[in-house]
Amino acid sequence: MRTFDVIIIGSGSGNSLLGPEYDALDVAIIDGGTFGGTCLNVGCIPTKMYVYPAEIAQSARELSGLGVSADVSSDAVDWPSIRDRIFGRIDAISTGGLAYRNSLPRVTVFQEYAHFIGPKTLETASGEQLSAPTIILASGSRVLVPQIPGIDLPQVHTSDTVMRIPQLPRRVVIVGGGYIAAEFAHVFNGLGAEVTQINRSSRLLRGQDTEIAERFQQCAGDQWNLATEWTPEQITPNDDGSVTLRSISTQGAETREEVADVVLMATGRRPNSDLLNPQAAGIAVDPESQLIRVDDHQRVLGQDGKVLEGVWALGDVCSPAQLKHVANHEARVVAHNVMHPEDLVTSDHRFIPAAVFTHPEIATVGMTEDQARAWAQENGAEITVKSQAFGDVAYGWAMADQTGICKVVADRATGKILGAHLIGPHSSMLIQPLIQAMSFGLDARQMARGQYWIHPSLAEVVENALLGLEFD
Ligand SMILES: Cc1cc2nc3c(=O)[nH]c(=O)nc-3n(C[C@H](O)[C@H](O)[C@H](O)COP(=O)(O)OP(=O)(O)OC[C@H]3O[C@@H](n4cnc5c(N)ncnc54)[C@H](O)[C@@H]3O)c2cc1C
Ligand SMILES: NC(=O)c1ccc[n+]([C@@H]2O[C@H](COP(=O)([O-])OP(=O)(O)OC[C@H]3O[C@@H](n4cnc5c(N)ncnc54)[C@H](O)[C@@H]3O)[C@@H](O)[C@H]2O)c1
Repeated sequence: MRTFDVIIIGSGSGNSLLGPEYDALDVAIIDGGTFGGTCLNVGCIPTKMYVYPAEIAQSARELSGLGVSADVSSDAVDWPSIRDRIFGRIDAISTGGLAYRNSLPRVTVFQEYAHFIGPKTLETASGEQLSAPTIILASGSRVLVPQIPGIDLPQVHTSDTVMRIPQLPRRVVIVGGGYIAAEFAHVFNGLGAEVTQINRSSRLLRGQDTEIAERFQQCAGDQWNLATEWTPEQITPNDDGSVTLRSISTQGAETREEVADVVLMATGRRPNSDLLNPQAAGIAVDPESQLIRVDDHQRVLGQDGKVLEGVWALGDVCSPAQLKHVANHEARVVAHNVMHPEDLVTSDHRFIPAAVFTHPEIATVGMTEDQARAWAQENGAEITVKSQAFGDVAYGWAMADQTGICKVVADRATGKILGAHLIGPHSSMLIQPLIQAMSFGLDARQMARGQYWIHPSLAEVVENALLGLEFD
């Protein structure tokens, strides 16, 4: 049995825990996958490195309304060079990060999976037993795909593999209606492939504010083939190297078939809690979500609901948000709390924002309008809502934007901002001052008139949304 001061399972957000305070400790980092985890290797970073050229190509196609013409066909897209630029950068960061950790005298990296065999005791895949008084679970989540016939065909991909394919496929079928499906539909469509998105329910991006989701669905249907209320049931290979995906209508009466060169299954992710054999360590796992249960300080809870001293968790393995900025925040909380048990800090999950890097971009924070109405009813409050069109502010005219809106939801009596939801160019950046206002308790009236808004920047859409709210 080898003993350490701290064992970290997972080299994604787990790897960022080790600040100078940990220099004097013997630390083991265990990761059976690619060093650096999901965001770096197969998640946020490579997807956005694909989104950026796709966004430019798609925007170029839409220039005619501005009196400029640009012909960006799929022939103009050099997929291998885009791919190699992305992974030339990312793979080097992963190998460099691993080499750096291996160079540290008090850090030991185990490149294999591990599971608990008892409280505070782990066994690696090669059979080595490890223990430590402090164990940090940062083992993330993994892709979930339906086990339909043909799912193992080489033409069928997930987000883990599709970014490394050799060429831009001519026809791509994307299954799913969440963030991953939306972003890859934009990537492949923007780069010139023929995209068909198949979704089981009637709505895309179901967690979003209804008005935003409906607008996005309209934009998606304008850009690529969109088929809602169809469930895939079989994928079969064709002689020419393509595959046929057969789907059945949600009512079960009809079938449809799509021929594709690549099928991307974007059907969700599940926490990697099961791989840890958590029962052996008495760790509580939520039976529905399969998330490891933690308290507000990221301390792991035991099956009796009490804190398991010395066991911590962060990120996708315990957090329903499945977002990197949440995993990073929780990693900072754990990094502090492990070293300062007498001064525990709390994770702040009040206003978790998210952006979907589609065309147009979407960004969201706080309550949707429907949630705010339900909240108001329960609490005897009233809300005020303003949806300000991008096309009604000066920079929106310059862009000839016809779809963007900035929607702000606030408490009518207090001016407190309850939620903000944007669709349109640069939404992921435009939302940041609204996140800031919510986080620091700045009310909508103060925010609108207590500062200058640069004219004629697109940020005026936020100012005007705030000014359009009605207060008692
Ligand atoms: C395609 C895609 C795009 C995304 N885009 C965004 C985005 O734009 N913005 C955003 O905020 N989020 C995005 N996300 C989500 C984001 O990537 C995750 O929320 C985040 O990476 C989770 O970090 P983590 O540290 O919890 O886990 P991970 O980074 O997944 O790290 C977990 C590590 O643990 C290892 N591991 C698992 N089990 C074991 C075990 N038993 N033993 C040893 N090692 C183990 C795994 O190999 C993995 O390397 C995206 C995700 C995907 C898939
Ligand atoms: N920009 C971002 O922040 C970003 C980008 C990508 C991913 N992510 C994170 O990654 C997570 C996973 O993304 P995702 O899009 O895979 O998951 P998701 O849960 O958002 O969407 C999954 C989709 O697959 C469908 N689905 C599930 N099972 C199915 C089946 N058997 N047949 C047909 N359809 C099925 C669901 O109806 C849903 O539309 C997200 O929760 C998100 O937090 C974030």
